Amino acid sequence: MIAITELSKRFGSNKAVDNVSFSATPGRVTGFLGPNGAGKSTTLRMLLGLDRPNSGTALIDGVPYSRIEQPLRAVGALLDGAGPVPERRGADHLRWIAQSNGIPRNRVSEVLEQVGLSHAAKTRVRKYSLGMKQRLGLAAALLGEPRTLVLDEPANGLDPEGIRTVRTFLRSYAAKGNTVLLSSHLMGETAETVDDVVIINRGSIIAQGPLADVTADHSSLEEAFFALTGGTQSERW
Ligand SMILES: Nc1ncnc2c1ncn2[C@@H]1O[C@H](COP(=O)(O)OP(=O)(O)OP(=O)(O)O)[C@@H](O)[C@H]1O
Repeated sequence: MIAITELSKRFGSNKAVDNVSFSATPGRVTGFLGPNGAGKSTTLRMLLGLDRPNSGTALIDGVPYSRIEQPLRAVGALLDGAGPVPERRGADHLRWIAQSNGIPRNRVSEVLEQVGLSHAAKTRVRKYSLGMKQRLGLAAALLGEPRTLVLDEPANGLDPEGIRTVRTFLRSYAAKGNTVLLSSHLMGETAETVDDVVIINRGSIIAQGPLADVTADHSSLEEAFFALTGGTQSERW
């Protein structure tokens, strides 16, 4: 269970995240949606203890990330960031993470298989495409068989087949009773993956609830977003 309560973060005078509250519950995929710069990554970074909020709390199963013992076994995260050392082979990158977190080595081949990357296990990461790097990041998030997955833009760089694979995988992962929170700026694509949605715009939550409720009076999630924000066609992303 992820519980975010009255979370705020300012960068100078920019209220990047402004009094944000929502939860993501076990057994469901929750989509955290909004346009570029809406505050999604900043919220997820605070949830993962990488940014300090000005106020509010972000808890995972009742505690802040920083207080979780063996965090990789509790929370799998995929964020834009440093990424793997380019000269390392994919499997070695995962072995290194597993070893430093007390995760059995056999998980490496299991997660490579899960994300469809077994064929590239011995390829150096510098030769990976963007989509392959994204799959490797997802594999790393899955290593510790975490109860909670936090994924920032997991569809980035994936081809349609990759998106479909990840979608099916995340739905079945949640169906086992795990909590899955994923962010995206792609409303249409995400609508097919999620049970619940939380929509953020300019740092504030503008709608949240089961997908069917949020889209009830609209032809699509995207239409719901533009109705909520009063946006026009030219502002679409
Ligand atoms: N380290 C930082 N220093 C200053 N401003 C920042 C920093 N990180 C984010 N911001 C600002 O905070 C706001 C929210 O950015 P954030 O990256 O959280 O948005 P996002 O919804 O994840 O967007 P995207 O879909 O483009 O990744 C933006 O105005 C951004 O410019």
